[in-house]
Amino acid sequence: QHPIRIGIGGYGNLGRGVEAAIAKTPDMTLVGVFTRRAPETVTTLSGQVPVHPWDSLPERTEDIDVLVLCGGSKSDLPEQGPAMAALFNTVDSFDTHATIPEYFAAVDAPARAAGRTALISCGWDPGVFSVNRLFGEALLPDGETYTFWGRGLSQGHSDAVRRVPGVAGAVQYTLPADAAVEAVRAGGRPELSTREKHTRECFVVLADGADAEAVRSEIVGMPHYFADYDTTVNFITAEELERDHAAMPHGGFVIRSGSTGEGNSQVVEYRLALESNPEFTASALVAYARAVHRMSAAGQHGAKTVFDVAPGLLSPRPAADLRRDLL
Ligand SMILES: NC(=O)C1=CN([C@@H]2O[C@H](COP(=O)(O)OP(=O)(O)OC[C@H]3O[C@@H](n4cnc5c(N)ncnc54)[C@H](OP(=O)(O)O)[C@@H]3O)[C@@H](O)[C@H]2O)C=CC1
Ligand SMILES: N[C@@H](C[C@H]1CC(C(=O)O)=NO1)C(=O)O
Repeated sequence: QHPIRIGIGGYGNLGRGVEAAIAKTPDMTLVGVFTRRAPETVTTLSGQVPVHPWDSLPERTEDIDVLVLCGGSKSDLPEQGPAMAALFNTVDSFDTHATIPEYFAAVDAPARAAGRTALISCGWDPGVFSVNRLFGEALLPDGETYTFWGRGLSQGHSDAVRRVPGVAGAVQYTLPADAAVEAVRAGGRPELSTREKHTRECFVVLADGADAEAVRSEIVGMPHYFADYDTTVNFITAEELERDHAAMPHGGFVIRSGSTGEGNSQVVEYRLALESNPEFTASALVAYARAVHRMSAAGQHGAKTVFDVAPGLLSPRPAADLRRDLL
């Protein structure tokens, strides 16, 4: 059957990761990259992919089976998600956890009206970590779930810092609190506040003339991203950012610590160790784009989350192969 035709909406770390991930699939083809910048200023990995202006997307609704939205969650997706769900089947990685319900509603209405499928908040957290939190809770109702990230570079938080006026460049690292991790690993079920589980460390390049203290306070007080954490902000040069902070490793784990029967301890753990956060996230977006294409064809329209996706739809392999090899 025809390859699934993918468009990339927004070309940053995630956009590059999606281009790389499609090249590793047997059943997908990349139609083009769509950017708000001048197309001639955007260089793709392969150099072979057509780059088009974002505004040309409405003309491409018949050429693209799934548009993968790679914009930032802080400012891009809240506008691009609903707008593109009216035109295409979409997948995005929206990760402002506190506002996912509102975002779901904002995407669901245009997707339903257009008879399209829009999978939101796909990636690892939210994404496959969410699915594993659900498994833990459903299988072990008597228990506690813990999620730890890092030490690593959060792209959502790095994007959010880059959007602060006066910031010319930035990255944010998330550090898990060792004492909290040890307490959970020891099988305890400690009550841990957000602030007790992680700290956040930012490295920021100031734009010329920007006020460092104004930038610092806007970052540390930022709702949903930093306000609930102990956050440090270090000011560095553009050269240091490029030299010392170009890699984007990350990782973490979800643990469900529960008990069954008369008190038998049961522990479920799902762990990621990522050399490239964006490339892993993009790999999830691409696998879920395959599922969205199939769900749309089956008439499952409107906004969806990873909880709505039957796992078999993620695989390029026929169901009979899965039954034979993976059961
Ligand atoms: N759910 C999950 O597990 C995860 C979610 N994410 C989400 O993915 C989002 C995107 O992350 P990431 O790709 O790292 O963000 P980037 O900052 O790399 O890219 C975001 C957007 O900025 C624009 N852009 C990229 N590079 C440049 C540049 N050099 N100059 C000007 N504009 C540029 C692009 O839009 P355009 O081409 O239109 O200019 C791009 O779509 C994050 O905000 C986060 O919310 C990330 C990781 C995991
Ligand atoms: N969405 C996150 C993926 C993980 C990483 C993270 C964090 O470090 O706070 N939270 O969720 C990202 O943008 O990297």
